[in-house]
Amino acid sequence: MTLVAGVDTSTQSTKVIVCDADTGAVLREGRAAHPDGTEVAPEHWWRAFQEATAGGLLDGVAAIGVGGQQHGMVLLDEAGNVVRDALLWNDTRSAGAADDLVGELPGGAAGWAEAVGLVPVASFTVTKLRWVARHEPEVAARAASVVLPHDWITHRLRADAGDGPTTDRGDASGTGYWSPATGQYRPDLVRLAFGRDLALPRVAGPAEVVGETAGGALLAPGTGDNMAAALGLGLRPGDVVVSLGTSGTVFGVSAAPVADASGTVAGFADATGRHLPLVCTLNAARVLTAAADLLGVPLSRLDELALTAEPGAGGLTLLPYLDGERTPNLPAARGLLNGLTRANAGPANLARAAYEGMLCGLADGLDAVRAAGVPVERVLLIGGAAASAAVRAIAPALLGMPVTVPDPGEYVALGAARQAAWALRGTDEAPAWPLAGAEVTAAPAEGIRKVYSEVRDRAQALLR
Ligand SMILES: Nc1ncnc2c1ncn2[C@@H]1O[C@H](COP(=O)(O)OP(=O)(O)O)[C@@H](O)[C@H]1O
Ligand SMILES: O=C(CO)[C@@H](O)[C@H](O)COP(=O)(O)O
Repeated sequence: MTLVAGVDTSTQSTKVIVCDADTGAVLREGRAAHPDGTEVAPEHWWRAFQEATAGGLLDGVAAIGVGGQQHGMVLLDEAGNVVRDALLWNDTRSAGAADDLVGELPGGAAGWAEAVGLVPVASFTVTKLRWVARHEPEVAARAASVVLPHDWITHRLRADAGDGPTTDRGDASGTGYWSPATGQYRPDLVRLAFGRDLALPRVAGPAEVVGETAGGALLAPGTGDNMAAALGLGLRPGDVVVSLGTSGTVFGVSAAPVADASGTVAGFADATGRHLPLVCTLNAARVLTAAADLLGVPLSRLDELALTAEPGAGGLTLLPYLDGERTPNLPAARGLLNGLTRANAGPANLARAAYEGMLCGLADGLDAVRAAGVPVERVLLIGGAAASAAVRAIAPALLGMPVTVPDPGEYVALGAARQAAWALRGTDEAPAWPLAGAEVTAAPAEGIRKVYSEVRDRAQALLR
């Protein structure tokens, strides 16, 4: 049997799976946690990779692919050493830099959407470059190149440095200085943000072999975690994914590039040559852990509590912007609980409000993706919080349609493994791997979404 491995180096942890290259059947798994925080030394990701693969997990593996959290800025010096901790996608300090950059490009938001398929917000790499240039000039002076988390891990896995780090079109499309429409970098936008040029990783083809590990395994190009999930799920036009990890994301595939000047939908590329319009919130699974901590219960009990409450949580509405928010673009916002009375003040309603608030944000994302022209025929629910019974019960009602929950799995790592199998075989298409899952339905709950959007709109002054 030929073995391939897929790595998911995401916000909270590294997960590695080893699969049968022909069927995608998962044979071995490992994982290790990352430190908390929105700036992290990349060395921690490497240590987590080593811990996750300890004990011979990768023995006999013929090819490896790496999926990684998008947008994180890893600045390297001339020798390829990291010059500062990576600023992650959920670090909001560059919100002001984002506003400045929008104002500085002719055409503003529309100009950016046309140039690179997205409008700068704090998450995107280009805004982090501006922040470092303005706030840490001595660090900026040492930087010779900039790469993304998956580029850095992939390069670190290589036995020889070759002609330097590589990236792929999926992850490159989240930088803000690569155009999904033309497939070219925009070095002028790096200069606009950073004040000078930086070396950028070569954009490898979708199934290119970019190197070899010391153990002799071939390295696939890797990609961003959402693009890897799309590959792991074998996403087809009409499929839309709702992923509930650290971030909440909603995305589907499209043949043509998407440029949304409102900035709500980011017009990313996928890992196969298509496009992956995507909406991202900063607050998803960790809204539930925060609610569980608040109530002093484990997540399993939070689920039970939420399912004992009536839909609408007795009138409690949570705007779940605990870490600030990206969609809507409210980086300085904080969470807000509205409608508290003596009658509804109880653990069950509070628990329910957390699930409903988180899912209403994703339901808004689904509307935005649909409005961008992405057909929505089937919704697939993945990510850590898709394991929650309450999420599965409430999601179809708030998303307004049946939801397919694929069998529990690490779909980012699976997609990275599928890319590895593709690179290994050198075929035109990625190998066809089966996907199993169940559909859950619930009556639409438009009333809850209406109340949520009224609270959200009325609270704008408090949230800015
Ligand atoms: N049964 C569950 N109910 C709710 N949340 C869960 C459950 N199982 C895992 N999670 C949450 O999923 C998150 C991890 O999801 P994951 O998709 O791996 O995140 P990331 O890729 O961003 O690191 C954690 O915040 C964890 O608390
Ligand atoms: O910023 C985005 C997408 O634009 C996030 O989706 C990151 O890619 C991190 O993902 P997770 O760690 O939540 O999987």
